[in-house]
Amino acid sequence: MQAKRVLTLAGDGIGPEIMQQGIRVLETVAAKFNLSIKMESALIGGAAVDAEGQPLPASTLAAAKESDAILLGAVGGTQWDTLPRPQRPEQGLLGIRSQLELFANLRPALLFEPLASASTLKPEVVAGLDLLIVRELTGGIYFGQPRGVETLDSGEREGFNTYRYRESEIKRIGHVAFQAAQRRGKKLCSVDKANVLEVTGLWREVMNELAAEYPEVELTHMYVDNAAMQLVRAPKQFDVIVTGNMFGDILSDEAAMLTGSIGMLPSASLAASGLGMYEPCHGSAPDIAGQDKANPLAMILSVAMMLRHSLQYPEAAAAIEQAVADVLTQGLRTADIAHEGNSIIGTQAMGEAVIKALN
Ligand SMILES: NC(=O)C1=CN([C@@H]2O[C@H](COP(=O)(O)OP(=O)(O)OC[C@H]3O[C@@H](n4cnc5c(N)ncnc54)[C@H](O)[C@@H]3O)[C@@H](O)[C@H]2O)C=CC1
Ligand SMILES: CC(C)CC(=O)C(=O)O
Ligand SMILES: [Mg+2]
Repeated sequence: MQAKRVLTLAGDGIGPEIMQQGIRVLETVAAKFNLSIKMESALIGGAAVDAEGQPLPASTLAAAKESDAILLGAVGGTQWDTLPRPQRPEQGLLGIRSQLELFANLRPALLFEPLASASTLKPEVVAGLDLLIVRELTGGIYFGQPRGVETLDSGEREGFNTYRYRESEIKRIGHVAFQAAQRRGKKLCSVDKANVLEVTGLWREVMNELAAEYPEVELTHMYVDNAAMQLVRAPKQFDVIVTGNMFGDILSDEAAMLTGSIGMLPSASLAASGLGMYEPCHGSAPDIAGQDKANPLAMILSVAMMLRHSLQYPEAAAAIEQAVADVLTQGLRTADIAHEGNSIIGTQAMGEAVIKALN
């Protein structure tokens, strides 16, 4: 059988530290389940800016297109924040998402039972939480044209971005979300700001039209401000949430805290072709980079999502998820998920603990 090709893009900040643990876990399951996986690495983000003067080198994009799946750490850091915008690390990430048409971003917020007390919310509010945010990833205000900053006749500067969605873009993410709801609890909540923004009024209309094709799924709508509030008031009311690029970005960081930490939330970004990129939902965490403090579990759980969604190795994926559950049951915690009485371990030790639980 031909080896499955995985491209690893470690990126910046804590990216390389967590990627190292993700790769070790992938190597461990590959050996355990006799999987044929070939890994290759490439540059993205600030690391690519430093080496090649641009955040998404053509060689990285070409390697990504030839892969069966991509693993990404994180990009960004203050040292690149003053560069012209097209040269900044974040543009590398936005660029690869857009160039590979990774329009469907799945962000599952699942509470591992031993972490109920790690959440800043009361344990009874989050116990049993299992929700999925389906975020549109290649459209909306992050990609709207025109964009820029202009100086008006008055001398005052004006910044502008445009919030656009085509009907076809809404439809394709809608189908992904309805189908996810069909496989899960059959409840889909579409989050918009249809009371103010025309573009999300169209979003709501299209979701309503699609609902006829999925009669077994209960579709509801919620304004994004209410959704932000409901996520901390009663998060278990949600099964699947579908929303646009920016609202999904914000709500998924909020949902991460229900699970104990942003360091627990993995993600899959999928194209219609089946190609997928897998990355933790968090960023490069410059405040803890290089200190062996980062929680590698979101990265490791992203490896599991990759094995399930792109490589079709569901047993290996389940084994990783079980190993993560086991280390948490053993009381092992990085600082971000530690609670009173826990002893704290570092990034590498957490990776090693997952590997030990797998063996
Ligand atoms: N997907 C990506 O590559 C993303 C990149 N960024 C970039 O990352 C940089 C930092 O952005 P921030 O807004 O600070 O977001 P961030 O997610 O990097 O960090 C927010 C907070 O969460 C903590 N944190 C994040 N991941 C953690 C982990 N695995 N374990 C423990 N603690 C963790 C950080 O220490 C920090 O206190 C910026 O340059 C930003 O543009 C931000 C979000 C996503
Ligand atoms: C840095 C942004 C481009 C991405 C982001 O915050 C995210 O995808 O969660
Ligand atoms: Mg984000």
